[in-house]
Amino acid sequence: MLPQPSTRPAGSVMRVLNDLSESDNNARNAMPPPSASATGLKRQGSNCGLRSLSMQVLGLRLSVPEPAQKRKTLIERAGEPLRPASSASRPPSAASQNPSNTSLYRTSSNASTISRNGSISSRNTSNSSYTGSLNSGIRPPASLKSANSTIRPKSSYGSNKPFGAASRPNSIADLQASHEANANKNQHASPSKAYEHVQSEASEFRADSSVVIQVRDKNRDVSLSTQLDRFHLSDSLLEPVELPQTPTKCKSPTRIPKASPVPLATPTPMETPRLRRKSPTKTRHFLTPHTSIELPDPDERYNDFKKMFEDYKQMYQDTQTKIDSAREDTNHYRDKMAQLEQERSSQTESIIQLKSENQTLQYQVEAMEKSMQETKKDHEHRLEELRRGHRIDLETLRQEQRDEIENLKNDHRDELKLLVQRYQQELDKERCKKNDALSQVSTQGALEKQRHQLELDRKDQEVTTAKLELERIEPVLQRERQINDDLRESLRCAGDNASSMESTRQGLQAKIAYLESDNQSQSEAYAAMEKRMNEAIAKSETIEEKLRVEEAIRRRLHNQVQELKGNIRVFCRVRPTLTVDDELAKMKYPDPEESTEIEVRGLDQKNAMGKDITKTLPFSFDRVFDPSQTNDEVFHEISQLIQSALDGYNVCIFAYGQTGSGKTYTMSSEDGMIPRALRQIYSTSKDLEDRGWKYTMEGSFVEVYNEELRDLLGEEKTPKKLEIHHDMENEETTVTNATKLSLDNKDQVESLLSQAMARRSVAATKANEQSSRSHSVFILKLVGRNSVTGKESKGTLNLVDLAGSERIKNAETSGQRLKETQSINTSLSCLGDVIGALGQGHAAGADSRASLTNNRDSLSTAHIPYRNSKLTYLLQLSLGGNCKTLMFVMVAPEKRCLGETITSLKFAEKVSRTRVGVAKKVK
Ligand SMILES: Nc1ncnc2c1ncn2[C@@H]1O[C@H](COP(=O)(O)OP(=O)(O)OP(=O)(O)O)[C@@H](O)[C@H]1O
Repeated sequence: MLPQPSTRPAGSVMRVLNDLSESDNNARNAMPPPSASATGLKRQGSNCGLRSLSMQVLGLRLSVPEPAQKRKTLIERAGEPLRPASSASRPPSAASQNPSNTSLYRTSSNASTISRNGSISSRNTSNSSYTGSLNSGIRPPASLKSANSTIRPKSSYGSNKPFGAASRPNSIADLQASHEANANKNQHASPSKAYEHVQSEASEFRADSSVVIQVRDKNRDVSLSTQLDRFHLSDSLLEPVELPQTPTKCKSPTRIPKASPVPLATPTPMETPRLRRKSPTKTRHFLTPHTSIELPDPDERYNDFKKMFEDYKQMYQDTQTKIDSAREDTNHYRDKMAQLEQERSSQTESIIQLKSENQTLQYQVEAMEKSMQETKKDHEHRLEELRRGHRIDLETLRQEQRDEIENLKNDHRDELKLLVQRYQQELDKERCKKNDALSQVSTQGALEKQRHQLELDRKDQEVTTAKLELERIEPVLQRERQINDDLRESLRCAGDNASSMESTRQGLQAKIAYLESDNQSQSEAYAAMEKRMNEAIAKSETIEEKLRVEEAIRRRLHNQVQELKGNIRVFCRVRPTLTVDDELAKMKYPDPEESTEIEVRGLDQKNAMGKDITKTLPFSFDRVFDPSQTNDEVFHEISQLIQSALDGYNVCIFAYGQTGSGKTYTMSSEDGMIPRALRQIYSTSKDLEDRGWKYTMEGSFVEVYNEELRDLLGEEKTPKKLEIHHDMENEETTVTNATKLSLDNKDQVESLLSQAMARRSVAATKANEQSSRSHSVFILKLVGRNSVTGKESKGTLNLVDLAGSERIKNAETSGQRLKETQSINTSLSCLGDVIGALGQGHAAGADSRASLTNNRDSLSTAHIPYRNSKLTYLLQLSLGGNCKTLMFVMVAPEKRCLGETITSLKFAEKVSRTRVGVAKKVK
């Protein structure tokens, strides 16, 4: 028999059933899926049973007010403390494993939902199903949970609120704990924050408690215990339900069995066999005739319900206790709030008061500051006045002090003057006295000294006499001693020889007798010897005289030889090449024995036909030195000329040639002509000393630079102006202000030369890195006196290193170098003119008088342009007819110098052909 539908409004029941079915459908519990065969039926049966039970419970729930349960979020749930799985207070866990219990839980939840609006119901449904699905293993029994949910106050803050969590039975305690914790936590915070926090907490609590209070107020007259007391299980519930014969679908409301006879819980599949085991004889009841679900044992169910009821009752009481405590808490918080409010108002008042006090104090401080400023200004002003007054006082005092000091000083000065005068007078007096005494003493002293001196002199004389006597006596004594020794020796010898002497005496006596007979002849022999000796002395004197005559003859003959060689002789010297890369000009030396010729192949020339018509130019000189010959060999040839200077002739040796051709090397290098000449003169003069000649040598070294004379031995910093003077009477040239050094030894000669060379004007030119840019002239005056014959000789040796001849276009010079080159070329051209004029004058003289000895006079008549340059003017007396001149023409062997070489050789040949007459001794 199918149970009749309930008298309840069908709509609400249907809504509940729909909720149930939806909830069931939406449930995500961990219930194991039913077997394929039984799932459908069991499920249907279960659902139908649940619905009946729901309806029963609904009646209860509808009468029990319960707060709306807020659906918890996952996060909120995560924040909940885990309930112990094996809670002793927890009701039997069958429900947790039993889908029917789950249904019950859901049903109760839904029942509460029904008492509220429909929108919340769906939330709660899902919440329940979610809870069941998630926490099926650890959740408290659905009934307990449902009961908890009934007293849970609604919180607008969700699970964070103390009453928010339905699963937390100790929510009020939690709240208190939370408040205490917050209070503790805020103890360290600022009072204002703490106050705000407490206020917010209180407001929240008020809101929550109001809900509870409201809930409680609503149900004040409907006591749950009364309701529970009223709630009892009718025996009809325990009666078996007749199962319908034909299966009906649960979803159809018409087929739902009546609520009252339906058992409160649907047995789980697991319970079913147990129930069967316990009461195998009991009739089985089914929800529908078609379901195969076996109904549980009513006794057991009754017990369950009873137990559940007890639980609910207990829970209610607990809840009641908690509500009371919550109320107490509320009252406590309210008091606290009031207290805090009071405190706040008092604090505010005190703050306002303090602010006003602060304002007043600020005003006072400002006023004080102002008064202080004024006082400060006043003080400063007074201080300034005081300072001014002090300054004036101080100044006055100072002035007074100064005046006083000045007066004191004047007084002191006057006193001092007086004192000085007095003391000066006393001093003068004293000095006069002392002077008198001193003069007396000094006179006495002088006399005494004189006396002593005389005494001393006398004593000295005596000493000297004694010394002389001693010296005189000493050798005499020595001699006497020697004589004495000799005499003793003689005596001894005489004693020894006495007998022999006696025999000798006898023999002598016999001889005397014989000699007495030959005395006349011995006297004659002595006289002959004396005569021979006198004859030898006379002969020696005659020979000496002859020697002197021979010396004079040698000098004359030497001079004649030099004259025969020509008064201007030209030597040609070809220097060796300096680099291996340079192409050499073709030069030949056709007479190697005589060495007087040189052939130079001229500049390349071609005729109109292109045929080579280059000429070979022959030159002839007094001597030609090839590149292999050394300075030693060269000097050997000129040494006789140096001798001429010692013999009293003017000798001039100069080197001419293009720049870089070897002039300085030949003349002034360490083993050049100048040092060699000096050495020879020095040694020869020493040799001549044996023949009565004593020489004095005086040297000076000048250079002609840009037509100016410079002293190479003088002070470099303060050069003096040099001037040339010719003493025509004595045929002597003097350079005024030039330093003259007397050469007494060889070392002086060396230092003189090195000093002069260091001072010489040199510069780098295209052809020579150390090119001489001046003509250097070394003048050595030699004066000799023969102490035997009383003869004198005066000779001058001029050694000239000319500056290099160079064509301006080849020199590639400019500025100062160009000016130098122009000056050099001008002076060299003048030299050529002078030599040419000398040659012409000699030729004229030779024609007129045909005599070599008299052409000096003829030269004097001809005009020689000596004054055209400083060089020729300086060498005037060394280039004339009475001097011996030697010119070196220096030749560079390189082909690039060929043009200059040929020019130089042509000039030298011209000079070589010049005959300027006979040199004469200087007077
Ligand atoms: N016979 C020689 N043997 C070796 N080297 C020589 C000889 N003659 C000249 N020289 C070298 O040639 C170079 C040029 O010589 P030097 O300076 O004497 O020329 P210079 O004619 O005096 O030139 P300048 O007129 O420009 O002064 C020097 O380095 C010198 O040492």
